[in-house]
Amino acid sequence: MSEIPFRIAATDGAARTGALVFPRGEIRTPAFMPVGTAATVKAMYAGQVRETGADVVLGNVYHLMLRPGAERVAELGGLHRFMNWPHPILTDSGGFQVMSLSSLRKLDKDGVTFKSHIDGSTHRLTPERSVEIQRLLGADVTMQFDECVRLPAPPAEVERAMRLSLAWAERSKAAFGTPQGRALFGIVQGGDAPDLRKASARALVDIGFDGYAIGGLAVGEPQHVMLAMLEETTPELPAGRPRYLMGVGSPDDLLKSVARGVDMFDCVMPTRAGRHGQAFTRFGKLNLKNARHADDPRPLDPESPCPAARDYSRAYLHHLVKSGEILGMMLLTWANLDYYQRLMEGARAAIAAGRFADYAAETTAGWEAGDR
Ligand SMILES: Nc1nc(=O)c2cc3nc(NCCN4CCCCC4)[nH]c3cc2[nH]1
Repeated sequence: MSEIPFRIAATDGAARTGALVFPRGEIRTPAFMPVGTAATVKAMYAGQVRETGADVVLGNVYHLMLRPGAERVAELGGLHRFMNWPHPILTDSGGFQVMSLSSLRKLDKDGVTFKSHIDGSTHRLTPERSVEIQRLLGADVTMQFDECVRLPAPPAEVERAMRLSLAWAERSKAAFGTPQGRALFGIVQGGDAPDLRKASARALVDIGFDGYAIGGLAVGEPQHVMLAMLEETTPELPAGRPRYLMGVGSPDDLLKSVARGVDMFDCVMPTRAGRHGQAFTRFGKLNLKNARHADDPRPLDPESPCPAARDYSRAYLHHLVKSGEILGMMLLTWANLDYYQRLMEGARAAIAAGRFADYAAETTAGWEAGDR
């Protein structure tokens, strides 16, 4: 186990607030991690991502091994130097992206062989190679190599993938070693089966990790199933270590998952929605492509400290989005990431004040009240 301290400052029901302390800086929790798949948080420069309040960004083994290549990034000083992000980076281990992006993949008990979605070249990932790539990139948080099945799936398939992921958890940990100042997270699998979720969590805790991700969710199941699996899983995980729900989610997903003991999140939603003309606000989600914004002189939110949400009219944003202007993607990505970070900042403060349930209710009421 590494010596990455996780300080829990306060709890409120199952919700926790605190900080993970890395040599490159702290990760305040609950934390939202912007997705920086190809060594960039799309449409944002690194300092701007930091200004939104992000403490950590996510990178992907799958994309970076294909282009520009892990050894090349290492030669150039590592991912932090390469993308000019001196703060913590968490890298996903590649299995999930292989299954969702590559073609012609062959999975066996040792790993996965696949063809690149970029140029069709053949590659192989094993637990050892994934951990090595994450070392070459210089990740502060390394994810074990795992297999995630889409839902719904036959119980036997869910169990097979869960047991294979446990075997790969052991091999990932053996390959990781005990590098100073770097953390390795295990990933709980088990689909929508409570008994498999508990077995996976208990087995990972027996192996011992610096943190525990909850994987195999946000893969097509309804929100209530995801939340039910959190309720089955988080009580089996050590209270003193961070929990990371992978690939989640909407603002509503985040608040409901924080209430069930989750500390860390990542999702493409704020950045992808921004590029598609959608804005997350205190009043709910707006689609700036909609003609109803064409003459609206109001900004997204006049009370927002974020210039993208405060200093540009909806009419202008509508114009940019309809015209396919790059600035439209930039401003809406900025506004969305800022909104997600402020949502998490508010959650941290509410938990510290013992009023998280009220905070979640007030925030949800704001979304439901809609645009004033
Ligand atoms: N190593 C690993 N293991 C997982 O079980 C996993 C499970 C995941 N589940 C998601 N869901 C992403 C959902 N996302 C929502 C917004 C639109 C694009 C898809 N991402 C994931 C990433 C994952 N990574």
